[in-house]
Amino acid sequence: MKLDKKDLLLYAITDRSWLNGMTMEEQLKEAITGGATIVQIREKNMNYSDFLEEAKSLYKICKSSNIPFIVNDNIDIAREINADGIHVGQEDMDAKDVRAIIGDKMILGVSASTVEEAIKAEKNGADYLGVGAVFSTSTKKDADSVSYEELKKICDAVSIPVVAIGGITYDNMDVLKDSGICGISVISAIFAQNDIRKATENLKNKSEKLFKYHKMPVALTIAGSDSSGGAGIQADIKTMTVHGVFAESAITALTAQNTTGVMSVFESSPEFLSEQLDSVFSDIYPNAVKIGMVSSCNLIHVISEKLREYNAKNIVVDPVMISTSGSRLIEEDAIKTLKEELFPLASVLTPNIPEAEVISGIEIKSTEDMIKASKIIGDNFKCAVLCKGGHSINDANDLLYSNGEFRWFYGKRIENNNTHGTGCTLSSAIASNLAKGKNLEMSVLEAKNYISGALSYMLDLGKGSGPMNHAFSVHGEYK
Ligand SMILES: Nc1ncnc2c1ncn2[C@@H]1O[C@H](COP(=O)(O)OP(=O)(O)O)[C@@H](O)[C@H]1O
Ligand SMILES: Cc1ncc(COP(=O)(O)O)c(N)n1
Ligand SMILES: [Mg+2]
Repeated sequence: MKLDKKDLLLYAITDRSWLNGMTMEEQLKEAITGGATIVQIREKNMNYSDFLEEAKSLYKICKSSNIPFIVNDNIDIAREINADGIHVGQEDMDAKDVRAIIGDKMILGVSASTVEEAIKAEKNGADYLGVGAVFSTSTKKDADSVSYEELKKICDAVSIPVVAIGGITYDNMDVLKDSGICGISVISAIFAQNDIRKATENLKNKSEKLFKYHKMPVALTIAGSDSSGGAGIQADIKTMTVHGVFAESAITALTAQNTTGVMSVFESSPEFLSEQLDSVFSDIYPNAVKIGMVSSCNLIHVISEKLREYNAKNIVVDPVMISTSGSRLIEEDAIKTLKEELFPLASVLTPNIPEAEVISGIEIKSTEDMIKASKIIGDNFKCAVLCKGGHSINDANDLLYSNGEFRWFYGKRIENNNTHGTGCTLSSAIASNLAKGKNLEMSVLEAKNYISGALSYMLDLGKGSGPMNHAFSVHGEYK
């Protein structure tokens, strides 16, 4: 079963301590009629066969109402009844091991109370996170407490949905409104109430008002448009979108271009580029910025001025000079301005080998030369450098030079001549990952995996060096 964000609006977790004369089944039916959107069975002190019986019987009720049914902790029970999902805490089994056992189909929920735990859980294959305790709770007294700021940071750092948990009541839930959560998870706010149905209805109505709006990380691309859609702004927007990042754009130039070459370029005026940047930064502030084709000095002035004015963060500069098809995309004197004004603002620069030669002033014929050139560039401009190996003769290995250290990102060369837009796509993937709060190394590592996946799809369009399938991971069914 695939989890939808909306399923997490009101997450009911069972607890026998509140039975109050009713059976668990009766209580659950009331909660579902009241509007619970997902249910978890949580039994801490029950023997296997009783747990199994109860799980079977509660699952039946959820199934008949089409509500996802999750089993807490007990992977054997979850598998035996073929539940919709399993939820594990930090003290329980490692999420990675659970995912390996349950396979891709079953929903995996993981508890987290820090950004690090949250990022790790997402990486290990969690479908959603339960983050808490956001208030002090009577159910789990030893739970780590999570401040509103930490909750917000977690929601920003991951792209899987988050539900808040711990001590949430009808009266205190309002303060969670803008944290980025998709809903709330409760036990006593439902099951300890005299009128379970009414209490659930009230929580559901309020959740619908508070959590129907969602935030997401934002990245801005400042680049040229490629009419053929494989590189430039178009590649950037596709890449950011499939990374779960909202893409904004400021266009430096329109190109009439296809897989065989660039027919003509119509540059944006500096004034108009400036207006685009003002519009973007003053409203939806980006968490990361990617800069691609910028062909002239005046446009570079505008960009560096605006990036400083708005204190832009996580700036990925792809020093685009010549397209894969061989067309020049920057004026000669603009290279000097690029070095003087943009490179010092970059968090990371992503030259390919020919670009690294121009910037460093040395020839690159070997991996040793890549190391030398990256060091010259990084030390000169005081930024990290990713020297891409797409143009090398051997494998497609990229070298990161950051904070005085080198790290290789290895990639098998894929026998595919359709590499139009690889540079644009890689830098946008890095910017997307930075926008999500990942560190530079992780951002590069995941971007490298993404570009290898997009190339491996072996899309074949156009008469020249064609584009990649940016959405290979989304549209796998068309493979
Ligand atoms: N044939 C290939 N197989 C695997 N990876 C590739 C291939 N060509 C390019 N890449 C990767 O694509 C990214 C873009 O690299 P490159 O082609 O060197 O940049 P640019 O597009 O700016 O010229 C790098 O991560 C590089 O290693
Ligand atoms: C508008 C525009 N920007 C950049 C590139 C570079 O393409 P590549 O990523 O293949 O180097 C391009 N061909 N067109
Ligand atoms: Mg390329």
